[in-house]
Parts: sequence; structure tokens; C-alpha cells
Amino acid sequence: MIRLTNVSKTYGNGPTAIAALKNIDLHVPRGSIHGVIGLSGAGKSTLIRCVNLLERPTTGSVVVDGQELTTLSAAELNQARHQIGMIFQHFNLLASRTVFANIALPLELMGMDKVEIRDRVMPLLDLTGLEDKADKYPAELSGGQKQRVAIARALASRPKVLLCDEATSALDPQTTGSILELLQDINRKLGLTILLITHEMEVVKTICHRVGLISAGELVEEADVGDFFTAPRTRLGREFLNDFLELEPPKALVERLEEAAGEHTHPVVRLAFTGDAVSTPLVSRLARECGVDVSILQAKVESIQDRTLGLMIAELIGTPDKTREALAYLESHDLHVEVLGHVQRDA
Ligand SMILES: Nc1ncnc2c1ncn2[C@@H]1O[C@H](COP(=O)(O)OP(=O)(O)OP(=O)(O)O)[C@@H](O)[C@H]1O
Repeated sequence: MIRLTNVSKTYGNGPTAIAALKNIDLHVPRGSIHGVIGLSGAGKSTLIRCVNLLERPTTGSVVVDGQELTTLSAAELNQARHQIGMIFQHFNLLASRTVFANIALPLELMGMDKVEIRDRVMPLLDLTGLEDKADKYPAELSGGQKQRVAIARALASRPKVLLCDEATSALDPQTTGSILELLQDINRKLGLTILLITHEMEVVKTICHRVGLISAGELVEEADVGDFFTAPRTRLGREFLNDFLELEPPKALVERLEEAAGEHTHPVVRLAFTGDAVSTPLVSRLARECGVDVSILQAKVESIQDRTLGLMIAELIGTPDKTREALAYLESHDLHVEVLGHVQRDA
């Protein structure tokens, strides 16, 4: 539904030019919810604004619903944008218009008559839970309600794609939850394709099917959400995950970690396991079958959509041969094992 090919965006010229996007390839299939996560300044906003050409890529192709947007005339682009709704962090509602009139605005601009507009807007008020707010003004609404109005407005032209630019970043966690539920509901009921950018792992975890990680203008990693939360492939991905899970080895231990194994060291590992492995009595088996003691430093079980994910940071205590055997045993049982470092046994 959305396909960016080799998209680059450079702001300015010469020595002060900023390469905000570098050779981005992105594919969002019809009906899916795709998240792009990254740190501040990574290029998220630029990326999402390139999809409806609010920002024109310096090079590359932008195809939405089979139509190449970069070669369209202004009038054609205007038409194509009816297929692409967008919502923003700060809602961007018109303060002087009621809720109804805000939602109706894009339809007025399309030249629809009053009866048609009413027929479109009323079901959208229902869908977004704003039945009793039609005559209120934005100043009379909470942040969550304002975002609902913005969602209804974005849906008014019956788009096939919804772009969400940090749509929940200005909201408290509970309101964030209810807006994410609404987006998921819309995705399911209307089959709408959603591309969202965020710096919050919670958003990705809650509603995305796939996630891309953007860093310094490059998409450095892309994965199904379950895979990303189990085993991110990049260091940045692991940092995002560890921050989110608050699962780091104790500081005192980190200071003692050495990169290389020595004669008197034992490994500190981060284990991630899903599915059946979650319920396997792993620790006792390691002791029994490999002769290695396991000292658990941290552990938690997380639900990532329909998967259960177990995470543990542990020291494997035994001779080098035995701990090597234990690592091989873990890997052969479908666990994702990352050796964080090694600590001296007697330290
Ligand atoms: N209009 C602009 N002119 C010049 N540089 C810009 C412009 N917009 C963005 N940039 C630069 O491009 C880079 C990417 O910015 P962008 O806003 O896309 O990042 P972001 O990931 O959305 O960040 P944030 O989460 O802080 O909004 C940054 O270095 C930023 O300073």
C-alpha cells in the first residue's frame, strides 16, 4: 500500500546541508500497522511527511496505493491526498470551529453538500466516541478527545492510509491506551493501513505488526514486532528494548564485565525466550543436565500482543567447558542468548 524506494531527503545546500533521510526503502502492506521508531532527530517526522509529500524527497520514489506521487501535478497530488489521512502530536484543530465543523472541513474543501457531509460526519462521531461532543469547541475537550476529533477528521475523506506523527506523545499513558485502541479498531473495521512514527516502545508493542528502526536518517533494522521484542539485531534496537523493559544488569556488575572470557571468568547472559520455552523449567535443567549453576540477576515475563516473552539476565557459574556446553544447550532450545560479558569468579 505504501512503498518508498531509495528515498533521500537533504535540507539545505552546501556545507550546512543536513541529510535527514538516506536511501530509505520501506514497504507497508495493505491493512497492516507499521511503526517507525527512533531517537529525536533521527528523521522520523521527515520520513512520514515524505509519504504524503508534505516534505518532498530530494530523490527516490513514493508510491501509495499503486500511484507514484512524486511525478503528480499539484491538482493530482491534492486528489491523491484524499487517500492519505494524517494526525499529529498537537492535533492541529481549528479553535474557532466546533467538533462537527472540524471533522467536516476536508469535506467542505472537497465541495460536498451539507446533507452528504452530515451523513459522513455522524458515523465518524460514533466511531470515535464523540457522539455527545459535536457542538463543543476544541478548548472544551481533553487531549484524548481532541485526538479523536483529529482522527475523525482524517477519516472523513475515506482514506486508505492513515499517517500518525507521534499521535500519542502529548497524552498521558491511560489516554494513550484508549487512542491506540481506537486506531486498532479502525484498522480492523475499515481495513485501514496505518504508518506511525513514535519514540515510544509501548506504542509499537501495543498495536504495530511490524517495526522499523531509524537512526541518523537510515532504516537500520526492520522486523515483526514479536521478533523485535525478542531479539533486536542492532545495538540501538537492544538499547530501546532494554530501556523499555528496564532490564539491565546491576550497575556494580556492569562495571566488572570484561569482554573476553578468561580462565577464571564466567559468562553473564541475557536470555529471551518465547512460546513453549517460557514454561520450561530451564534453570533446574541447566543445573541437572549441564552441571552449571544459574544465578538469576533479573527476570520478567512480558506479553507482547499474542506472544509471551520471558527475559532473564543471569550468571552461569561453572567451568569454562561446562558453561560453553550450557550456552549451546540454551541455543538448541530456541532461546535467544546474548553474552553480555564475563566476570571474574572470585571478584
Ligand atoms: N525544515 C527543516 N530544515 C532543516 N533541517 C531540518 C528540517 N526539518 C528537520 N530537519 C533536520 O533533519 C533531521 C531529522 O529531523 P526530523 O524532525 O525528521 O527527526 P525526528 O526523528 O522526527 O525528531 P523528533 O522526534 O525530535 O521530532 C534533524 O537533524 C533536523 O534538525
